[in-house]
Amino acid sequence: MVDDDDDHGAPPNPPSFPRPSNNLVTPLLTDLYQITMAYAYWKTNQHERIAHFELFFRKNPFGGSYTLFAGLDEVLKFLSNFRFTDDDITYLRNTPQLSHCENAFFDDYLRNLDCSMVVVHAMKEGSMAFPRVPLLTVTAPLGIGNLIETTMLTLVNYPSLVATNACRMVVAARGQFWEENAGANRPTTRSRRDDDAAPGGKRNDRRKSVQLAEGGPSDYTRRRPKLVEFGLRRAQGPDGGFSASKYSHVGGFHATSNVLAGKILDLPIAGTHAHSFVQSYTSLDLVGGLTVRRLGSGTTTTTTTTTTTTTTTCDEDGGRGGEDVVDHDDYVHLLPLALKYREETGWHDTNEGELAAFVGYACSFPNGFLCLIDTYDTLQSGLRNFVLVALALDDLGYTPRGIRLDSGDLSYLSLECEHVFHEMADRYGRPFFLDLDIVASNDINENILHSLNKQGHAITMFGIGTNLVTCQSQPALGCVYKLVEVDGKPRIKLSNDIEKVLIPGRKVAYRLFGEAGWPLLDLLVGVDEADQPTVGNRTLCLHPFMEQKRVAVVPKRVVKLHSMVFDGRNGVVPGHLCSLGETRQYVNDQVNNTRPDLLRYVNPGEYKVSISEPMFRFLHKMWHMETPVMELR
Ligand SMILES: Nc1ncnc2c1ncn2[C@@H]1O[C@H](COP(=O)(O)OP(=O)(O)OP(=O)(O)O)[C@@H](O)[C@H]1O
Ligand SMILES: O=P(O)(O)OC[C@H]1O[C@H](OP(=O)(O)OP(=O)(O)O)[C@H](O)[C@@H]1O
Ligand SMILES: O=C(O)c1cccnc1
Ligand SMILES: [Mg+2]
Repeated sequence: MVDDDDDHGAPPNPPSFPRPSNNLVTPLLTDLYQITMAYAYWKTNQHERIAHFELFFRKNPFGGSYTLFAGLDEVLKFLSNFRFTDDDITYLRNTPQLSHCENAFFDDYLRNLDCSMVVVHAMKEGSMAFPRVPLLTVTAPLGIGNLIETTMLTLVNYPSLVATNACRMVVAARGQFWEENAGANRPTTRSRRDDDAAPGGKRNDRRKSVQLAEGGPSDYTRRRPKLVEFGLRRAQGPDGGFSASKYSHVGGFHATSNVLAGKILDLPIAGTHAHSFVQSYTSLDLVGGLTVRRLGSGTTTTTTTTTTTTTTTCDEDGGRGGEDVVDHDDYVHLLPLALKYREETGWHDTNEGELAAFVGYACSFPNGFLCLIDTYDTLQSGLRNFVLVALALDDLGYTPRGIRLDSGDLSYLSLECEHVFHEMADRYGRPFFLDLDIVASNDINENILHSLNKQGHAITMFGIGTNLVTCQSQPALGCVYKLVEVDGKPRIKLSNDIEKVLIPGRKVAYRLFGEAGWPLLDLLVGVDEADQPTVGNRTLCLHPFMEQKRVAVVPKRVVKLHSMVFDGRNGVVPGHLCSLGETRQYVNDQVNNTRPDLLRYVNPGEYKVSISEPMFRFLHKMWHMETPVMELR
């Protein structure tokens, strides 16, 4: 039996079908040659011949063995809204390249063109995809099928690339079973926060001492780090930034610092503060009058300080209270409390501007107190100032959140910070110190994540910008859009580069699963072939170009990879415009059910993409027929 979720007979899309997220995504967002070809097809009366195109890539990015398919949501919105405006047509007919074109091309053809003759089959958004297996296919008249090429590619290439990059980083930081609700094999012991233990992390006494000198893994229980996207400032413009926030969430990032992405896409947003905030405070005088409202009974308050003045005040949510709302018994000056702990600890040399900044931030966000501690000296000043203010806040009933490190040796510093937090937890009997977040940022990439794992670290959250959004180690995915059939006749494209030879004709793509439950290979079979793979039946699977490379598979499960997602006149087939959360979950499910060697960072295993024997014979016959015999003299 084959799992096939094709859904036919869909009702038409409502007129209010969502528009592409980016207003630039219109029929003119294309390369000129798509429009010149459209004219030539129209002029030579070829534009209505039915063609079949495949959108696929030839090589996985980042030296990896898989690619996540993303961007289908925007493709569907683009196709649903495809229409040249009058303005577009006026522009086109006045360009030097098209000004000689017949009026009817503009007035009869382009003006009335939409995607009502376009049918798209696609993999489910978020699918793990492999070279040469189409992410989507388009069946359409040559004219429109050709016109949508560039836009479709730009809508799929970067989203798939950045989702894949994100997923690789998440796997590097959190391991294969990266989501909280991952199924089998996940650790069972949970820390006091909602998250699970780090891969390989010990789950015994949290307070065992840590061997900092060796730099190896400590005995503390660790949470799996979460990843937050920080890339907007470094992205390739606003669309790059927005798309990165969107599709890194699909790839497993937990939150973004991009506020607009949070608003439009309903993503969790997160953030700390910058060095400039710390630099701007120069003296303790700036914060001497700040108070925080003491939370009700049951706090661990150790001071009886009460307010005597009514300067700037903040409530527990960080809002400012005016003079008339201040209850003097409930509001407490924070600085003296912190200074009391400075006395007790003997940490007299910490930077006072930094201490002032932390007091100011604590008064503004008493429930979200997380400080960047590396502005002056991470261990001698920032960490200590944080501890002082954190103790003071805890006295008033608030739970401090943690610290951020943005420079230096992130392994060493995070372990040192963790060690001090455990010392403080013991010394002052304050359990909150054991649950603090240690956020790390600063040019982090996948390689550094793996290296940090090897060295050992105590980071609970990574903020990643530049390397995530620019996909620095491979800035483009090479998806192409190729014609494989016209008028029902297969077409081939040859190349000196064997990787670029096109497998002709319409195909059905299957994923064959083995006994272990995970996918064994993908198989492309001609659409008209009598033998399609079925569960329990031996199927011969050949390498497309090397006949000797072949395997026989008796699949335990067979999944047809494509289903109809856009149905010409009826538009988007219901159920295929998934929410980001659904797509993210689907990515997670597949990562959890993938052969572990495919996820390996160094020399990952290769996933087989095969073709059927009849398809192999046909490909090579056509290759032979279309290759002229070179004459040597
Ligand atoms: N323990 C570690 N192992 C591997 N790489 C690390 C480790 N700690 C930090 N890094 C990385 O090393 C690089 C350090 O970069 P760089 O020397 O420019 O920064 P820095 O001097 O620490 O800070 P800055 O210049 O921003 O003040 C960053 O990419 C960082 O993520
Ligand atoms: O390092 P990324 O992965 O790109 O993450 C984003 C960076 O942006 C912020 O500072 P910014 O880099 O603007 O200034 P800084 O380097 O001087 O801290 C932040 O502190 C990170 O370092
Ligand atoms: O919130 C942060 O800490 C942040 C956000 C973007 C870039 N760098 C840091
Ligand atoms: Mg930086």
